[in-house]
Amino acid sequence: MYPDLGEYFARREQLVSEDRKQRLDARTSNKVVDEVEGKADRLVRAIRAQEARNIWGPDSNVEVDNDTHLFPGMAFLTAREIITKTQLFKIMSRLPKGALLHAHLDATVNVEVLLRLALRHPAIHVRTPKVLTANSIGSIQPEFRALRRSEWDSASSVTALSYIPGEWVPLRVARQNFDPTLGGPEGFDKWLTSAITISPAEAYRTHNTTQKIWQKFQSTFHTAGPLILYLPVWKDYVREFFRSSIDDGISYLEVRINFLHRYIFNEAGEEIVTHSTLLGEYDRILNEVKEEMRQQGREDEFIGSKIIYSTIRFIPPDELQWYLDDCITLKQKFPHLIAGFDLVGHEDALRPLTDYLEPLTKFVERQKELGIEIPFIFHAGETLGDGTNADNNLYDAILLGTKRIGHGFSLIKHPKLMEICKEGGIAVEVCPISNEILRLTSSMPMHPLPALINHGVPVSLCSDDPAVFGNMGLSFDFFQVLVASEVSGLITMKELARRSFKYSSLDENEKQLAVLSWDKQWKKFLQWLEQEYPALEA
Ligand SMILES: O=c1[nH]cnc2c1ncn2[C@@H]1O[C@H](CO)[C@@H](O)[C@H]1O
Repeated sequence: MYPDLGEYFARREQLVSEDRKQRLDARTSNKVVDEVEGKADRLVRAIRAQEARNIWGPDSNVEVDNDTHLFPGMAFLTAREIITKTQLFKIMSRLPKGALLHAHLDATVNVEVLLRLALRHPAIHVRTPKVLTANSIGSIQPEFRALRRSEWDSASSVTALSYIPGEWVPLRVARQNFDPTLGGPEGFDKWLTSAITISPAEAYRTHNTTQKIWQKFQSTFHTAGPLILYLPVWKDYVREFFRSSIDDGISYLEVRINFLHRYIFNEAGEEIVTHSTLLGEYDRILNEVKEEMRQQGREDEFIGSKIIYSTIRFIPPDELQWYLDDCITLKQKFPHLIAGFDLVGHEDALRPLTDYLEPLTKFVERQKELGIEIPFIFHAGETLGDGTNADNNLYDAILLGTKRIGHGFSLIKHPKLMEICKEGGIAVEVCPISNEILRLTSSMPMHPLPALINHGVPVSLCSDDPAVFGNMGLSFDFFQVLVASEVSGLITMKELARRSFKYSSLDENEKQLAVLSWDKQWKKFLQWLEQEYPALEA
């Protein structure tokens, strides 16, 4: 068939090149990869190859227990500490990431910071349904609430034998008086952390179905919610979200805010703060942070932020109307902030989009009458199902005109839908670490992301719930994607970051400016890379 192996290899090369034509590296958005970029790409490949052997592979001297098998792109929570020590992670931390288009606000600020913010306020209290002991600490979660002054309680510890279950203890006092045999104040912090984050044991052993891990996942929001939904904390939380994202190299944030609760608590512990007040505060803090950046000469590092109005898929369809009206009111008041509408929550267990067709289509009509535009930006297909309600949500999201798709994990089972996304520029907000922890995939090499990008489906890389999963910023998600391929390299990461603005809700002019600013960041990044790794010059 091939008398001459030379001919075989020529054909092989041609086939590989045709196959790779669709990949992001082959479709770079600013025409050609220049020399500096080419060099940087080779450098990163060399470091990746080295670490594949020395850290993740046969020559590894990283100490792990007997059950742990190291490999690039392995289970994130097991690998996290190791990842933070790699050169590749150092490089990904420096990479300008572009826009973050899928994150839930109430899971974006890390636990230590949230606790520090909450501890400033004497109104915040904690209680438990039982006295906390060495036996019960593993199964009892804290309940938090901001109380009115008249309700402030004087109980002094949830770990004292004299504690009357259900009594409120001031947060600071409860922490201070936490039983030394349970670790004292640090033990308190650990207890809180385990309630509002997912541990490796939960993700990979005990909560071994999507149903079980979602139960734990939901309970993290349930527990942390009252700390965040207290206006004085909420304001600091938002500011922290902006600042920490900027520090990670993210320059634009399109965040989902869950507006399920119609009111949140004010400083005095009254549940009367409206969504409109919240957005007013959001706007003010956003402008303050932008000003801060301008004053530091860093305005290129932060373009701004918009909000995707969200509520949860367990709302009865007739109640959705209230949220849709609320969303329209907010859009009219803050047209520059509201970028879209979404329904969130565990798709496998909750209502399918078809339950809401009537209010959703009316919502579209109403916008036409009012001359406003609030695109749907739906979560859909965040599932292992094939033909289940959650999987079928993809059809409805597309029929309803979704601007992007949140997760779209099951999209690769639908060739026609992939074609539509490709042709219509419907980007998929892919959250690889989230998918792994919520048990849709056991590691990065099994994730459908490469299938999507190699077929030319627009993709943006996202973190989803970094405070719960520990993937703060976007560096970890970029790392996991980069480390798990032999073909995709720095140029792929560049394309993912640079294109993210294109799929955002910025207007055309803003997008152009955002990309210009990003290009400056990219240049600086390349310079840093050259200075940092002179010896490794490829
Ligand atoms: O990955 C996700 N898919 C769907 N819903 C989510 C995901 N992450 C968080 N939430 C939803 O957002 C709410 C907090 O704002 C959570 O209650 C959760 O239901």
